[in-house]
Amino acid sequence: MLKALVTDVDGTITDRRRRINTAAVEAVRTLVDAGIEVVLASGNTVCFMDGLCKMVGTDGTIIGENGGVYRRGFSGTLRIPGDQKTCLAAFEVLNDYFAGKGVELELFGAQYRFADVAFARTIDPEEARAVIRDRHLPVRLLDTGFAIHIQAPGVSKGTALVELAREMGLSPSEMMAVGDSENDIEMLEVAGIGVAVRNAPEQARTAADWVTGGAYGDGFVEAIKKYYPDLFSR
Ligand SMILES: O=C(O)COP(=O)(O)O
Ligand SMILES: [Mg+2]
Repeated sequence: MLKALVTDVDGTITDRRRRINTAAVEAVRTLVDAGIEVVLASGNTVCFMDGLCKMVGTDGTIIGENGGVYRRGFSGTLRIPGDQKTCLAAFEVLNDYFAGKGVELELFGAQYRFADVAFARTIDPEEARAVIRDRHLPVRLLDTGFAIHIQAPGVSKGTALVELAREMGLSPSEMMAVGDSENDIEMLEVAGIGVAVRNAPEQARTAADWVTGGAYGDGFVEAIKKYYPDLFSR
């Protein structure tokens, strides 16, 4: 049996407007009560994830900032494989570029971030990617559908999943990962089972072993029932 579930948050256990899907919360609680470890993996900040873990009912094991940070349990050591300095330097270049076009970039949660930089989707990510390419900036741009993130190369939810699995004494092959976006691709590839919910873009669906019929949180619940049938057989 898959010993752990690693799930994305926005777009996977929420709806399109980011409201949590209550059936998805119930499904997570069923897994937790059955002794399955549940890891929440998001582009969001540690403090946001901590509140979410408490209210959903997980043990506080998280991957945050798209793999820039991760931690085992609420009291575990916060690991920071990300490189915020590099991300901030790239952000300054993008900020200047878009300011020159009269667009101000709106940072998200800057004071709460340890590893990456996130900002509002008020620009075309492809245009930002072109700037990164042209200026040879050593970063990646991730569009999660909810925010745009700047990440250091070699850092992803997938790399964090591998490191976290080691800390948990598990193999990534014993884990199932569920996601909805390009920031989930690496973790879908590295997990034993990778599931994309229906609303995921083509690239993320291709990276997955299975794509749900339903979208957003409904797809998530469908995936949990498919891969943990014994827990939902009543
Ligand atoms: O923070 C975001 O941009 C989206 O977060 P997610 O990884 O939970 O979808
Ligand atoms: Mg998502």
